[in-house]
Amino acid sequence: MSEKDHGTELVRLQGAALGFETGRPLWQDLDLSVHPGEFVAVLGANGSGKTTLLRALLGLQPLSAGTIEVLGKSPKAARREVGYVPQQRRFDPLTPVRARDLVGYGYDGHEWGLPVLNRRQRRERIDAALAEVGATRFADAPASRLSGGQQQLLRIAQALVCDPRLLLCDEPLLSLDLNHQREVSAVVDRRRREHETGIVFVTHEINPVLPYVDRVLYLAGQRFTIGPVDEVMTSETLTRLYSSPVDVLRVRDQLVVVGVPDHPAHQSEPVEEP
Ligand SMILES: Nc1ncnc2c1ncn2[C@@H]1O[C@H](COP(=O)(O)OP(=O)(O)OP(=O)(O)O)[C@@H](O)[C@H]1O
Repeated sequence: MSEKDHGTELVRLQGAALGFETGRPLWQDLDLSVHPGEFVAVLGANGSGKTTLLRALLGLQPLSAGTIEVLGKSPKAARREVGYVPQQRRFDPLTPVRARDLVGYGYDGHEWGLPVLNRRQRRERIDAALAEVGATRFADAPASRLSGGQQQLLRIAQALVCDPRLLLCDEPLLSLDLNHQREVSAVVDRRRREHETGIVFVTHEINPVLPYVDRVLYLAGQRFTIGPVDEVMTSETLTRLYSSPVDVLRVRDQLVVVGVPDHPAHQSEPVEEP
């Protein structure tokens, strides 16, 4: 997405670094903007700091350097306008909670900052969120009896019930089969197209979101690169990022990445944008 004026940015990180007392920064000198309706995928090896980035955007993790703004304010101040789909756990098989109750918890969790709704209005919001993700047909089923894909759609409905301007998703495709990966990805894409919601989508698997992604932020061993898919997901860019030979092959409409090292070299300087 081309440059837009700062007033429209949903996320603005400048010179951002994040590390814990014991170690080197996970990433540093990170400049990232996310605009309304933009779909940004965040990729990288285990431990490269993807979840930590989302936690910073939620105001749960302070930066070690640089600045962060969400919706033009501090992440904590913006929290009630931000939807979050945490990394998935299967629901406890003993829980009797129905699908629609789970979505309701998403509303109640934000209620302190939202206009108080009467029961009918609250129910309408929940129904709308269930419909938005295609979950109406199992709205009254116990959540724990639903498939992994259906449970994931509910988590997204839970994050959408408060009509967020920014949606943060932490590996929502994990352990889903290809059809469910596509279904979940398409729901998120429709959300950003119809409501101009900005999307930050952490994923290990780029292929299900390939048709939708505007830009990729790729984190690796304290370094990162950011840009459109065709610029980031190339042998040349990933080889430079990892300082080790990586091949990116296009097979039919899928990308296959070969040769990513288990432990990327730890270097301190950011890679220039491709
Ligand atoms: N509160 C914390 N204190 C110290 N270290 C932490 C803390 N939170 C996370 N870390 C470490 O920071 C690193 C990055 O964690 P993070 O969960 O952001 O990685 P990730 O890229 O999301 O990994 P994965 O793909 O495995 O989910 C890990 O080594 C983790 O152990």
